[in-house]
Amino acid sequence: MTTAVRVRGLAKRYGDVQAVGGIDLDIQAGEVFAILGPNGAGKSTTVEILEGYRRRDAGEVSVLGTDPGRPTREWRSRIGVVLQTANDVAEATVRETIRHFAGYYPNPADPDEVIERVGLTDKAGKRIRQLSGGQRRRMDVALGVIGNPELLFLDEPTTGFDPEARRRFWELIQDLAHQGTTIVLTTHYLDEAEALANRVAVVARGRIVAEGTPATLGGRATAKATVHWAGGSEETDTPTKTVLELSRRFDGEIPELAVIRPSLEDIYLRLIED
Ligand SMILES: Nc1ncnc2c1ncn2[C@@H]1O[C@H](COP(=O)(O)OP(=O)(O)OP(=O)(O)O)[C@@H](O)[C@H]1O
Repeated sequence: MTTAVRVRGLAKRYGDVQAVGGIDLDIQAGEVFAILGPNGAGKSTTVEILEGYRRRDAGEVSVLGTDPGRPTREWRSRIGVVLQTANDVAEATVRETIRHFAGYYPNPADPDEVIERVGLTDKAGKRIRQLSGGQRRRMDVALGVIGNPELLFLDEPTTGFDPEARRRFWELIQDLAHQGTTIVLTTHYLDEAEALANRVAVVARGRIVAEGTPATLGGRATAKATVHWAGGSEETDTPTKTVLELSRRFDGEIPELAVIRPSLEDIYLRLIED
């Protein structure tokens, strides 16, 4: 497996604020990797350093084999970026803008296909300033993928999306991942990380506090389950046994039965508290 992103001892300080305090990270080519963490944890700072938009104070960083502190044009064309804030090209239409940006890349995707994939086909002739907030965000995503990037950075990509647009966006990301695009995603939506990411890292106070698959992060897979039924509940390591006992007790169907494991959100909240 090829390593797409390799980070060792990354640090960045703004005045008195240690935004990033020693981060190590390996992201394999073809992976969807989510970076989670509370506001101010250092996610954007880390990602912007990887994108070549911010200088680091210390550490080693390699992104597609290049130090993003010394970006080249050729390297930039292999990377797609969707930033947190939309850039203002308000007077041009969606189609004009996408076509325009396609011209910057050596091997761009088909503009109309990209517009279709982000669900903006019926807005393609509209000026960008006439789009809603969520539609603007989809436009940002379109601009991030128009260059057919090998590596795509998405910083809180679905903020402001309605639920249907989020599902569409997830499908788009899954398609890109299946085609082999490496994706680095920051998000505050735990369900989004769970739906998309092969691996997640939780960042708190400038450090990685946990890393793993969404299913196993922070001991999730081995955490106790809670069995609920009409009239009671029990926390247990052996939920199957509990259900069997209850089934006997109720002589068949257990009323209001539910077996619940901690959600990724439960685990996340525990991790950032510590
Ligand atoms: N340009 C800057 N100048 C000074 N301080 C900054 C700057 N950018 C970020 N910071 C500070 O660095 C810390 C980390 O910020 P960063 O934006 O990396 O966090 P984040 O995890 O992306 O947060 P959010 O979830 O809110 O986007 C915060 O304390 C923030 O106030």
